[in-house]
Amino acid sequence: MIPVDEALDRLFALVAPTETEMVPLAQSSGRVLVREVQARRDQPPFAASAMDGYAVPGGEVRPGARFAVIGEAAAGRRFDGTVGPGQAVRIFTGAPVPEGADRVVIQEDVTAEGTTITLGGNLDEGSNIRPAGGDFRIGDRISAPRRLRPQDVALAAAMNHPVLPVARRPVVALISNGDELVMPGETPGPDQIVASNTFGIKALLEAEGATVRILPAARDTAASLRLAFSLAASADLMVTIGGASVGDHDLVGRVAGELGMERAFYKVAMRPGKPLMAGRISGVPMIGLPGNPVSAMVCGHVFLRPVIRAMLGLGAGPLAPSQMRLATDVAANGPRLHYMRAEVTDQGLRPFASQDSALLSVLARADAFVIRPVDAPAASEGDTVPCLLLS
Ligand SMILES: Nc1nc2c(c(=O)[nH]1)N[C@H]1C(S)=C(S)[C@@H](COP(=O)(O)OP(=O)(O)OC[C@H]3O[C@@H](n4cnc5c(N)ncnc54)[C@H](O)[C@@H]3O)O[C@H]1N2
Ligand code: MOO
Repeated sequence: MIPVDEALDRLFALVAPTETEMVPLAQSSGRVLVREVQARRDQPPFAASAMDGYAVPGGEVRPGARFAVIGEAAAGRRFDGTVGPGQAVRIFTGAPVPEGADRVVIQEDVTAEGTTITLGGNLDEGSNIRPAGGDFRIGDRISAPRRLRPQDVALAAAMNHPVLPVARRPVVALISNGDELVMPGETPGPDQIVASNTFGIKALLEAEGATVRILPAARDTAASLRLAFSLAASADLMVTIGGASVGDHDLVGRVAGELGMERAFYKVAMRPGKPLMAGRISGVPMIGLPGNPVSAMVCGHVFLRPVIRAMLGLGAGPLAPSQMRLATDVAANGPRLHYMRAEVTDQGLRPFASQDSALLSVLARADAFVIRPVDAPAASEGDTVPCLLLS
């Protein structure tokens, strides 16, 4: 058994970042930007009105002052002339401010009669003008690597980038195995169960940015598993579920070995998830998850998510833990790092009474994994402990 940190390091050593591809801006949300992009223009490209009102020479603004309105400036259609003394231009939000004007008086502070305006007695202080380049200037950057959020996409659009360089989504082949498994919606036999991990792990991988291919579930025979591995050979990463332990029908390690797997490790000092394995088969990284549903999902959060992030060029590191108070006492921990399923309450983290690694209903109610380090002493209500928040 190796510690969790070391297992993660060995996983990072197995994988490499995918290559870069260009995607249309409209499809870039959630993708990982791999090279910084620079603004191709200033924003705003001209001094722009921030309000609907009248552009005037600022020095003449005082309560009761009168101006002759000589034209109009709208967003997308500037006023070409110059504003002289005693003159104003009707202006709307986003319009270029005409030459000669350096203040916009909002229309609520003005009385208009024909082509004359009179300023009210209670004028606001600001110029109501956004300076050219006030948002960003040519050459300003969106740094990389970063996962593009909607606000990043909006900024890249304003910087005039129709396509963006992003990391290709890693393709993950998912191999479930076990004679007991049927797919959701099928009619299970008396000794069968419905495959669940397969879909939970697929969802988890896709949420991180991978493309997932679910291969037909392998039977508990070496031939069936060999076939599944051969179908997975073109993927960037193979992930098996189940068959990782020591039983007579747990064939993943044996078949992978026969196929020449260079093993990176087998068994991690964690709970749940101990029988995790990893290596490389014919050059393709392989991660073998334990079959117990909660074990597979915990390993998904602790290992698969950081691995996909590394493949997307986001760097090699664990998920960042949060620190929260315990709402209840917890017992001392043993020799395996424990990820306790817990809910987040107003009083803090409350681990569930049952931590059995088969209970998906408990996992689905969990908001967090409380992280109990190897040999951690008992902790009390109110103590601050590390945890992984689940979204
Ligand atoms: N003698 C020992 N027995 C076990 C040990 C051990 O150290 N010594 N470890 C236990 C631990 S810990 C775990 S975790 C499990 C892992 O076993 P496997 O990876 O070999 O998983 P399976 O035996 O194939 O399945 C376990 C359990 O999970 C169900 N399963 C499997 N795949 C799926 C799926 N895709 N969807 C839903 N459920 C699935 C399967 O039916 C079993 O109930 O081993 C312990 N045993
Ligand atoms: O490690 Mo197993 O994953 O405890 O159930």
